[in-house]
Amino acid sequence: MAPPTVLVTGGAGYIGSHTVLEMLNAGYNVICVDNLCNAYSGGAAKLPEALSRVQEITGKKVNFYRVDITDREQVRSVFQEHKIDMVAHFAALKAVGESCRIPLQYYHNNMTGTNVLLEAMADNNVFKFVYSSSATVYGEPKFLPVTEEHPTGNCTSPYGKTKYFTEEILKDLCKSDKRWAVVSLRYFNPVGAHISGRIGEDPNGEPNNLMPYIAQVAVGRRPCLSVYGSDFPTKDGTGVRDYIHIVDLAEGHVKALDKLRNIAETGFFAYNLGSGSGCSVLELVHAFERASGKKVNYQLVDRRAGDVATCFADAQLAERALGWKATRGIDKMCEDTWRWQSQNPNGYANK
Ligand SMILES: NC(=O)c1ccc[n+]([C@@H]2O[C@H](COP(=O)([O-])OP(=O)(O)OC[C@H]3O[C@@H](n4cnc5c(N)ncnc54)[C@H](O)[C@@H]3O)[C@@H](O)[C@H]2O)c1
Ligand SMILES: CC(=O)N[C@H]1[C@@H](OP(=O)(O)OP(=O)(O)OC[C@H]2O[C@@H](n3ccc(=O)[nH]c3=O)[C@H](O)[C@@H]2O)O[C@H](CO)[C@H](O)[C@@H]1O
Repeated sequence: MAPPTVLVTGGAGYIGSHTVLEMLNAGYNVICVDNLCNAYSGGAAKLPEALSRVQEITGKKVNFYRVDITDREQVRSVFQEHKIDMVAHFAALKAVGESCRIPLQYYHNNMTGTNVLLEAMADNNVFKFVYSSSATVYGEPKFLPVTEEHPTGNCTSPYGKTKYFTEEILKDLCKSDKRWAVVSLRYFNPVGAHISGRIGEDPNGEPNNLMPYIAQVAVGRRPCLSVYGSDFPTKDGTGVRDYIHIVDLAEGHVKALDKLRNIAETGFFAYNLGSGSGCSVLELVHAFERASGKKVNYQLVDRRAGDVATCFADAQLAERALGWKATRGIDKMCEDTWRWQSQNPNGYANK
């Protein structure tokens, strides 16, 4: 029997490219679509650089189409070209601060795009869907560790609301049509890179997130890290988060696909993908200095709007339901990030 074919949206991005690699290694066929609004295209080359390197690492073919998921005809053409069995949906805009400045672009891209995709799926009798959600749907945690039973919807940004609203749409869809089987994976803080050092996180412009910023300071691309807040009620006053290695996260997606592939059960399922432990900003800085042997200059500044003090996952449900558990710790996250950044100081731009 032919292996299932997965349509991966946003496959040229940070999480998408790492997940495509693990899907190929697990024997899935993969069709990637991406409009390259936040991925290095590598010029006229047919494949975006990240996917070209995924092919190099796995020795397996990646089918890629430059498609914008808000474009109905472009999306439909992919379903006409290939028999798709399941969809893993990563494509989105994801900068929290930017979403506060241009909310309409975020609602259009993330919500309209997802609706266009879901309609094309239904029209082609494809009902198995893995969604990239985020711990941000929980807002300011009311209890810790955060379980899937924690209330959602108290989001602090339009970006977070697009994740929450999409989950609500997916729940309604599953209620209305029992053919739908949806797994919403709520990522905590994905960081790190594939052990090869050939693919990794390569944000456009100044990084919004902590780990890529630290890495760019360590490699000399940026002079100093600003630590947002040192007066939180935490062990050292800085923000505490649940960092999860990107390869652990990617493996969690393969487990979700395996579940959808093998079960007759349908409906909406949400799982936290986190390590289950918290790490402060300064703890991560010091771990990175140990892993890289480099000094990371930083300055303590005011808090960033919308930041919560502490957030970390209870990931036991994913372990029970998916047979998945994060295994790579903070030191490994820092080692693998440093290998990628030191071998690619300017990300994919330097071949
Ligand atoms: N990185 C994180 O910390 C984090 C945490 C939780 C959830 N997520 C979610 O995971 C997903 C992937 O995140 P990432 O960190 O890999 O981001 P990314 O920006 O690296 O990847 C997203 C990809 O989607 C593409 N894209 C965006 N809009 C598109 C559109 N309309 N049509 C086609 N392609 C489009 C971009 O070009 C990019 O390659 C996103 O949905 C994000 O919200 C990320
Ligand atoms: C718990 C939560 O909702 N996590 C979401 C949130 O990540 P976070 O906002 O938690 O990720 P982040 O990497 O932007 O910040 C992590 C920690 O580092 C601090 N920091 C960050 C950058 C910097 O230059 N200096 C600094 O001090 C920041 O204050 C926080 O305490 O948004 C991400 C998208 O961007 C994802 O959706 C995450 O799932």
